[in-house]
Order: sequence, then C-alpha cells, then structure tokens
Amino acid sequence: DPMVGGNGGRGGDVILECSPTVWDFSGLQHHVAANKGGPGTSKNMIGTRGENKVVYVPVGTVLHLIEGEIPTIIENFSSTDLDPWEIPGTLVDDISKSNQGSVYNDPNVVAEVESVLRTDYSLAQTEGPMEMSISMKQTTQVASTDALSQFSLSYNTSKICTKEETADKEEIEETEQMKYNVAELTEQGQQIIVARGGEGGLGNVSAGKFPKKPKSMSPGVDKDNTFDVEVSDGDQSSLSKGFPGSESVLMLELKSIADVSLVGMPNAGKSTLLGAISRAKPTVGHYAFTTLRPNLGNLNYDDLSITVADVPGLIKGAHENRGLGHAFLRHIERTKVLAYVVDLAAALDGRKGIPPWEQLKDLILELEYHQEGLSDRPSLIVANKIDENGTEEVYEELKRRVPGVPMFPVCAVLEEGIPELKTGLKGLVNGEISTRLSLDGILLD
Ligand SMILES: Nc1nc2c(ncn2[C@@H]2O[C@H](COP(=O)(O)OP(=O)(O)OP(=O)(O)O)[C@@H](O)[C@H]2O)c(=O)[nH]1
Ligand SMILES: [Mg+2]
Repeated sequence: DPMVGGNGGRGGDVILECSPTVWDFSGLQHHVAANKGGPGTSKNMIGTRGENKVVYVPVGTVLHLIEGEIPTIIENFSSTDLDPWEIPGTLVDDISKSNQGSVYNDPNVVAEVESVLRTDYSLAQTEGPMEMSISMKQTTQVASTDALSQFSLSYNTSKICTKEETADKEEIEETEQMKYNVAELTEQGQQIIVARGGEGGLGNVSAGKFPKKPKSMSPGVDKDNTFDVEVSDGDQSSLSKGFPGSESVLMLELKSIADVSLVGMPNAGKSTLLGAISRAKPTVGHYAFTTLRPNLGNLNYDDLSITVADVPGLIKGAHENRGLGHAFLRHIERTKVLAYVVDLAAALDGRKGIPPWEQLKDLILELEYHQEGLSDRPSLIVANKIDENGTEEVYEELKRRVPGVPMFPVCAVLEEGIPELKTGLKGLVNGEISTRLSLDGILLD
C-alpha cells in the first residue's frame, strides 16, 4: 500500500565524551552540527537512526556555549576501560589507532584523526552525509599563548553547516550571549550531547497532515515558522524530508588538575613527599617508576587549599616519550607552579645517580623540549633525603650553584622540614614567591 510509509530515522548526535587519554585541549572553539534526519519513505518501515559522532575530550574539560544550546547531558554513559597510566607508552598516540576519535593539537596526527572520524559515518537511511566542522584554537590557560596551534577538520560540509568558526579569543569574549560553564566533564565516560541529530522526515502515511514540530528546533519557533523555513528553503516536498540537526558553537577550556606539580627524577621521593605534606597515601617504592599515574593531595591552610600532584618521574628523553614521558609532561602543562624535587644522595657513595644541580638541568631541559616556556612558572626546590650521610655538603653546594631560588631541605620519610616547605608552597601558589628556575640560573661544571 503506497499510503503506508515509515518515518525517516533521526540523525546522529554529536557527543563529547570525557577520556583520560586525551590531554591537549586548552581552549578551543567548536562549531558542531549534527546531521539531518533521514527522509520519510513509502515503505512500511521506520528509518534507521543515524550514527552518533563522539569527540573525546580530556578530563577537566569545561564547556562554554557561544551559540545554540546543549540538548542533553548523559552522565557516565559508556565506560570504556581505558587507562593509559597502566601501560607506559600507550597514551594518546595509540588511541586513534584503536579507533577512538580523539582530537588533539599535534598536526602530525590530524590525518589519522580524520580517517578515524570518517569511519563513523556509515549512515543508514538518513539523508545526506553527516556534517560536522570543527575548528579549534588553543589558548593555553597557564602558559603563554605563543604556541597557538590551529587546525580544522571538515566532512562533506553542506548547506546546514558551511561556516567555519575561526573567531579570535577577543571576539569570543565580546560575544554577549556566551554562557559560561554550561557543563563540566570530570569523569571518564561522561558524555554531553552538543548537537542533536535532526528528526526523521515523515513517511507518506502522514502526508496531508501538518508536520509536528521537531524537537531539535529551538523553542519559540512555532509551527508556521518551521514550515516556512522548509518552504523558503525552496523545497516544496519537505514533508517527507528529514529535519536539520541542531548546531552549537562551543568553547572548551581545560581546568588545571593541580596547583603544584612535584617534578623530579624517578626515585627522588616525590610520592613520599606528597604523603608527608598531605593525607594522600601514594605508593612508595625503592625503584624507578613506582608512580604511574598522578596522585593528588590537598594541603589545607587556614585561608587556602592547595592541590599538589605527584606525577611519574621524569627522565632524560621524556619529551620523546621515554619513560612515562608525554603523560608526565602533559600533566605539567596543567599546573600553575612547580616544586622541583631533587635527591641529594643520588650521586653519593658510588651510587649511579647524578648530583642535584644536574638533575635540575635535565628536568628543565625536558620541560622545555616538550613545550617552550613550560619551565617558566613560579618554582621552588625541595632538597630531599637530607637524612643521608654526606648530604649536608651536597646541599650547601646546591645552594651555591642555584642561588636565588627558594630551597627547602627535607627528609620526606621522617617528615622533617615539612612545615617550612608547606609555607613555601603556599607562598608559591598565592604569588608571594614568583621566582623561576632557568638553566642560566644554575652553575654547572
Ligand atoms: N633516605 C631517604 N629516603 C627517602 C626519602 N624520601 C623517600 N625516600 C626513599 O626513596 C625511594 C623512592 O621514593 P618515592 O617516593 O617512591 O619516589 P618517587 O620520586 O615517587 O619515585 P617515582 O614514582 O618512581 O618517580 C623510596 O625507597 C623511599 O623510601 C628521604 O627523605 N630519605
Ligand atoms: Mg612516585
């Protein structure tokens, strides 16, 4: 019976999903548009729903809305068991290969991301290609904005979504209707639909009836207008066509994960120190790479609370992803101040380590190789293991070689020197201390 026709399927949604394996969004603008619903058919069946498009964003992503609206929020919708910290070397770089649509700012991987995203567009019975254009601009929150990187991905962009959002930060700030903090993605697997797929077109069983207002239309648009929009589109047979998906323009921003990062070589005593200054109980080991994922601890003062992150140890070549390289370094990008933790005893008694001033040099170099200016933030030095024989002299030499940077001799295991260090950390975070540690500031042989 030609009079019994099914409705077209609803178009796929565009969804942001929180993933711990994505690190690099610092601020970016997205123009997202979901695809159109499928056309109504003359067959007695309902069209298949379009496939959703998932864009992975880092933990701590805050969403600001520049235009449009956010259709719905689903909490912890999917829970993939991704944990990059468990397996060194399987960070973001591997994600796209495992068919996750992550997007990040390394221009070398754009092509890869693009191909991954394309596989998501197998749309059945929805009309036309999925449309989506993303453009992003990094505006680093904590560091300088020199390293702005920008790229865009476009897929069969058609009439619904043809404009590319490349507005400056300034323009965004001027936008009056911008809604700040509409959502925050804090946990792995959390999802937010940022653009809803269009409703499917009506099948010809409904022909002659007035189309009901699709959900994706913004409130305030009445039936007549909806109809007019379709008609003025030059399309008289709109009754059986799919309806456009919603669009929104978003600004994503990354919250910093901690105020202070404990930066040091493996085995320097960072985890022990975090346990000494806070109630955190991180695992401590007498071997390198005990810490595989960041541990966070809170320091509470009368008038201030500080989050300190104990992160994996940094070794030479970390910027080339040696050790837990990239994971560690990306983490540092998101903290405001640095506490360099050195092991005073590392080079004593024929031990294999290097003296603390060289530890500092290597640490700074790795930070800078990874991202220029990364070490250029308020810093202090924690000289750990002062309890070991012979470290007094090393400490004196360290003070001589690195003048002008606040230095705190401590014994993390016995919790000695901790109150002084806590005062120093407070000063660092509230801005009383703003000294930086640079290579020029270290007297090397
Ligand atoms: N003598 C002495 N040993 C310490 C001190 N602090 C830490 N240690 C020891 O140093 C070793 C390493 O400590 P961790 O806290 O695990 O070091 P880490 O910097 O977190 O190491 P990674 O997680 O591998 O980067 C452990 O055997 C600790 O007991 C200290 O103040 N004095
Ligand atoms: Mg550790």
